[in-house]
Amino acid sequence: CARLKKFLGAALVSCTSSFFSLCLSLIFFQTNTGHEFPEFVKIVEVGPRDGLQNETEIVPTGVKIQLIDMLSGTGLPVIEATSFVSSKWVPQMADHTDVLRGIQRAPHVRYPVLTPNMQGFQDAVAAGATEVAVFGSASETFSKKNINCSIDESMLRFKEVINTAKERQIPVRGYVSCALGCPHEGYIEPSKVSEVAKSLYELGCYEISLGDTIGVGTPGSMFKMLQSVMKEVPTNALAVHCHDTYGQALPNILTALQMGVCVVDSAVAGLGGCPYAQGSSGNVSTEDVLYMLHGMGIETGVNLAKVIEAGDFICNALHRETNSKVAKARGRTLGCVSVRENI
Ligand SMILES: CC(C)(COP(=O)([O-])OP(=O)([O-])OC[C@H]1O[C@@H](n2cnc3c(N)ncnc32)[C@H](O)[C@@H]1OP(=O)([O-])[O-])[C@@H](O)C(=O)NCCC(=O)NCCSC(=O)C[C@@](C)(O)CC(=O)[O-]
Repeated sequence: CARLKKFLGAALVSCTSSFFSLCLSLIFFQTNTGHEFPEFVKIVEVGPRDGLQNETEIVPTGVKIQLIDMLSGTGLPVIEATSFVSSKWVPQMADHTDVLRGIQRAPHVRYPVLTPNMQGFQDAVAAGATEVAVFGSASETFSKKNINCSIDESMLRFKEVINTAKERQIPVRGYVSCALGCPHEGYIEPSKVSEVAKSLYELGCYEISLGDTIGVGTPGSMFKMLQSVMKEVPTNALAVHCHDTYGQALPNILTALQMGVCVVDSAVAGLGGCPYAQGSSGNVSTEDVLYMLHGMGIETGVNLAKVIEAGDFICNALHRETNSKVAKARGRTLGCVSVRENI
């Protein structure tokens, strides 16, 4: 009986201390994150660019245009339309000019395009681009493989693009790839990510999108990386761009939201992958992000049902199943559509 009392006493002490450490870590997490979710999140739809660039079969230009036009009617505020990169490097984006000229621009939607250098910028402007994005990396090896130059060289190219864009009052977004890991170098120091993000911000990018290019991040690494970046770039100028390779995209996004980030990149039907990041799967699907945000009472201004329709369209065109869990669930439970459409 004495032994039992001693055992129960020890167990009580251990349970109490575990309980207290759980409470402490929650308090720590809440204090550090603010633990308040934003009321509104801006969704940047990257499906037509990031989603399609990795497709091996060339997608007809008309299909790309129809996809963008369908997305334009969903309430999405930003749709990344295409990229002005070398067609030798990314053949899928060779029709960038026709795509940009062919779409019906909706009045309240912005259509940025990727421009890695001055040639891309000039071609984009000639095709009618009114917003562009430069894309750098926190990994030296990835930078060389993706845009054929070092990080320092890329900053010189971006400086020229950004300065010319400023003269023409064209807003420039900046990407930092490999923010949570690199397919070649593995772990990337958060300080390297913040250094590149700071450089892009100081050069004049209005928003910095932090890319988990190969989807290896977890809420822990997202937290540490954002903590570091937030010392250098204001939180309201940050976006997260998560790929879902390890199924961590939604928890990573939730972590970012808890830390005050209000801009999320996603791709309809979870399309995507980077041609220079082998093994990376698609972007987090726009449908799944919307379902989570709307379920939390966070506004986006985007109509989930219409995004699902656009997802059905592109999946049919690509002869492929959607990567969106929400779209799949909705497909299986058509009887509940009216309930789901209210979410
Ligand atoms: C950046 C370059 C062009 C440098 O490529 P390069 O070969 O170093 O360029 P160069 O300046 O030495 O020129 C060589 C040739 O390329 C041409 N060229 C030069 N620039 C352009 C241009 N803009 N558009 C079309 N052609 C161009 C140029 O005219 C010349 O043509 P040639 O005389 O041999 O006929 C090349 O490396 C490239 O196109 N890379 C693209 C890579 C890419 O698109 N990757 C995917 C996007 S990034 C991504 O997906 C990640 C992200 C953003 O989603 C975030 C995340 O998830 O992490």
